[in-house]
Amino acid sequence: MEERRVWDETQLRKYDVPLVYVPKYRYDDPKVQELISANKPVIITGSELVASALNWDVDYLKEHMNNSNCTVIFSKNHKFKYFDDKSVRPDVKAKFVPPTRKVGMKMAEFAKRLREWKKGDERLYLQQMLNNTVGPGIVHDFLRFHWDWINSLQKNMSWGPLTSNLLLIAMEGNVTPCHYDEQQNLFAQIRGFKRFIMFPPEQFECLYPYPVYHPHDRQSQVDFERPDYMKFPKFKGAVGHEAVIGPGDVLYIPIYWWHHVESLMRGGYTVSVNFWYKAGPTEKIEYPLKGYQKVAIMRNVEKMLLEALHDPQELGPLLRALVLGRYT
Ligand SMILES: O=C(O)C(=O)C[C@H](CCCc1ccccc1)C(=O)O
Ligand SMILES: [Zn+2]
Repeated sequence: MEERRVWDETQLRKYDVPLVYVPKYRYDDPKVQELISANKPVIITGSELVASALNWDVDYLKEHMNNSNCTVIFSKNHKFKYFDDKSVRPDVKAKFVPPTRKVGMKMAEFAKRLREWKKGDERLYLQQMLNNTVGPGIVHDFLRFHWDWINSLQKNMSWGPLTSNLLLIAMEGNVTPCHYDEQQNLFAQIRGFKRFIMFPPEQFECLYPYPVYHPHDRQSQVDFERPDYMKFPKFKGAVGHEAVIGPGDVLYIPIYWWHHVESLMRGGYTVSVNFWYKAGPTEKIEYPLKGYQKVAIMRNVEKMLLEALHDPQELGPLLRALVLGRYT
């Protein structure tokens, strides 16, 4: 029978970044646990992890989510660059211009705005933590996730506790720009197709994260659509790992790995649920240190220096004085 064309390359945004493919294996293939324990990304098929949610579309969700508000992000363009301005200092927050705005909204209203959306309108992205207030129908589906598979994985990998599940409903073409998280992530795709471009923590120097104290902490400063090679010359050396996932697929996003995420253009809205786990306890430290351990050390140095110097403007000059002519 003719191969069902589900998506094609014209639905992927074009970036000036060389890409290699993320491998794909069935959930019971030993390669899956081998790659996850090596903190390498892998697409996992056939897990049935969220089989009980494969019917989650906005009409079903608005019927079964009780009338609690969901967090919906509005953006004037297709990019939804995450920021956290709660934890930043008043002087830093005063200078910061948020690129998006957050609104609380019922699922029914979100569904209506999705249907009625016209070119030129602000784009929407629903990002809501799944908790017990989302309503009995959803909780019922949630309880029927394939927990024994994912719990055994969590145990075998000696990960920490499951911290949260984020329900993500994105308009086609939405982009979450490149960032890293400090948690292990099993990302389950329910509706539509999502494309990930991921980079190992070792490519830290190619992706130029914002300062730790900035609201865009953990996000890359590089605009993938218009890279500023003068400011970020090493971005030329970045090599991405690409994965496109569809309904029923689960993508393992290793802790500290950078990831750019997009919902395929002209693919309809997408529905996903992620599973974030705290890192496991670090057993014996082995040398040389791994890339992600150096990232964690750099984060601590930045935080300690900010604490000690107090004025963020003094961090650069002090670090330059420490390094230039002495360690370079
Ligand atoms: O699952 C992940 O880690 C992703 O990045 C998925 C991403 C949306 C995440 C938004 C976000 C990023 C950081 C903190 C809180 C929320 C997408 O699918 O567009
Ligand atoms: Zn993320």
